[in-house]
Amino acid sequence: MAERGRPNVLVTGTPGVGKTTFCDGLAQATGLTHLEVGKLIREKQLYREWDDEMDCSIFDEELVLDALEPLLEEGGQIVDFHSSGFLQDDWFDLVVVLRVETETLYGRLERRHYGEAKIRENVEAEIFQTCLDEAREAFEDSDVRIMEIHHDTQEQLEAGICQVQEIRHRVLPDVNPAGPRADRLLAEPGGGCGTRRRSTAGIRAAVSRQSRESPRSFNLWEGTLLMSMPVPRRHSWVRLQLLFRADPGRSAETRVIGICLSLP
Ligand SMILES: Nc1ncnc2c1ncn2[C@@H]1O[C@H](COP(=O)(O)OP(=O)(O)OP(=O)(O)O)[C@@H](O)[C@H]1O
Repeated sequence: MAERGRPNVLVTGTPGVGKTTFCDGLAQATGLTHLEVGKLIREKQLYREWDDEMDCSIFDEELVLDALEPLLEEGGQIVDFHSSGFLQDDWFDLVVVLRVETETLYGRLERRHYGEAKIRENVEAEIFQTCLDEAREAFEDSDVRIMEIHHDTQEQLEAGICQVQEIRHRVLPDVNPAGPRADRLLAEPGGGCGTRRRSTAGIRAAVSRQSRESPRSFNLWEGTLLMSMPVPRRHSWVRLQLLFRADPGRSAETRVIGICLSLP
């Protein structure tokens, strides 16, 4: 696959761990696209068999791979699927495996009115960390990072998205086009996800202070950094997009020339 301009993130885990919920939140925070492989399989009928006992299709790996390849080529996708063993490791830049407590999963699947056999199979898969082991095996020969995120509560959802954002700044291609100087910017107080909590008013004040800076044009390099910051007590976060440019006259300096703030 050709070099991607933007990252692809794989989010996997047992059915019911909250992949859809997590991917929707992550897509909102990052601007990446949530790609539900289960939906793709249904819509494009990428299966050849039906499992009566589990009441689900048995997908065809080759058909799914053929359908996914062109979609992942340019990057920018959050791929949501419970199975990872058949996927190509070089399609992804980061893997997230969601985990939940047994009682949490049992309750969620019961609320979906799944049959006893289907609930038991999924709960056992979670207990034996089948999805985590599958991902570890699938990506063992690559240097793709695998993050295990616990996902029982709303707080864990928000913290998990923040964790991914933080990693994303460090390891994924579209957020660090300028190399070490961008890292330095992120290392400043309040510059990384979760490194410093600010009130909404505090963020607005920072934004207006920054936006009064008159943009200066340099042509050596420039780029964009995306980050999310938690808003205390609101169980929410804001998305900040920093536009930065280097001052070629002062090689160690990075100037933020614009900030775009969006509330989810
Ligand atoms: N972090 C969370 N805290 C509380 N409830 C959650 C959390 N994540 C998901 N849920 C709830 O759990 C249920 C299952 O979530 P979701 O549909 O996202 O799981 P899934 O892993 O995508 O399932 P499937 O693989 O079957 O599509 C939903 O009712 C959702 O609202």
